[in-house]
Amino acid sequence: MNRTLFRTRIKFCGLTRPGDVRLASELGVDAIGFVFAPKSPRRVEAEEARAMRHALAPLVDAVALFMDNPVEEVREVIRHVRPSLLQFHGGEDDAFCRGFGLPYMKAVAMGDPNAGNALDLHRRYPTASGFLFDSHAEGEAGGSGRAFDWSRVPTGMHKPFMLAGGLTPDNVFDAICATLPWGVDVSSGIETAPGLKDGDKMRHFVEQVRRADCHND
Ligand SMILES: O=C(O)c1ccccc1N[C@@H]1O[C@H](COP(=O)(O)O)[C@@H](O)[C@H]1O
Repeated sequence: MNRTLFRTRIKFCGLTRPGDVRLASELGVDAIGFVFAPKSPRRVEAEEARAMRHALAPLVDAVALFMDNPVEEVREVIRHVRPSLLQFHGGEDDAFCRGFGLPYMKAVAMGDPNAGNALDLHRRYPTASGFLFDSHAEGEAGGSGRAFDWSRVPTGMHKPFMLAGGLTPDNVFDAICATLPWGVDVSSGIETAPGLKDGDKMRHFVEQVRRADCHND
């Protein structure tokens, strides 16, 4: 892909407070994520996410994150929150993910030594809008703050991919230069505690992504 004029997309995930949603919008992030994965310390209920969605500025996407949630629960979230994109972190297959009539992104567990190659991922998830490479092992939750070896990002990806897992303001510049992702997704690296985002870290993260974009021109 020609990177001239390219802008790495930024997603802040696991927000639980309207003030953090407002600041994320002001900092110019492209999307924010609400976590509905069971047992996540960042999990919010559909009603809470709906209220936070009202704090979101126009042209900023709301992403709903699931991990093997029952179909009824996914439907309920969609009805309340109206996300523009779904993100699946569990063992969901393509039929499940596309069944809600919304674009979706499939997370790939890079902590698994057999994480799929590009061909395999495109074949298993033909209707995915994109993929998200995260550090967890298959069946484990994300949001661990742990990075993986970026050289393992599959080559030959035809669809956009996001890089995630242990990104911080201090390493995101190197991560982008190493993998040239469509976007980056961060949760722990901009927090003081799970679900509580830190304004300075959020700002610093965005600055470092912009710096990488200038560097890669
Ligand atoms: O954030 C969570 O609690 C979570 C739970 C279950 C699946 C995914 C989860 N978060 C996603 O994990 C990655 C990386 O997070 P981190 O930056 O390493 O903390 C990111 O995509 C989160 O959205």
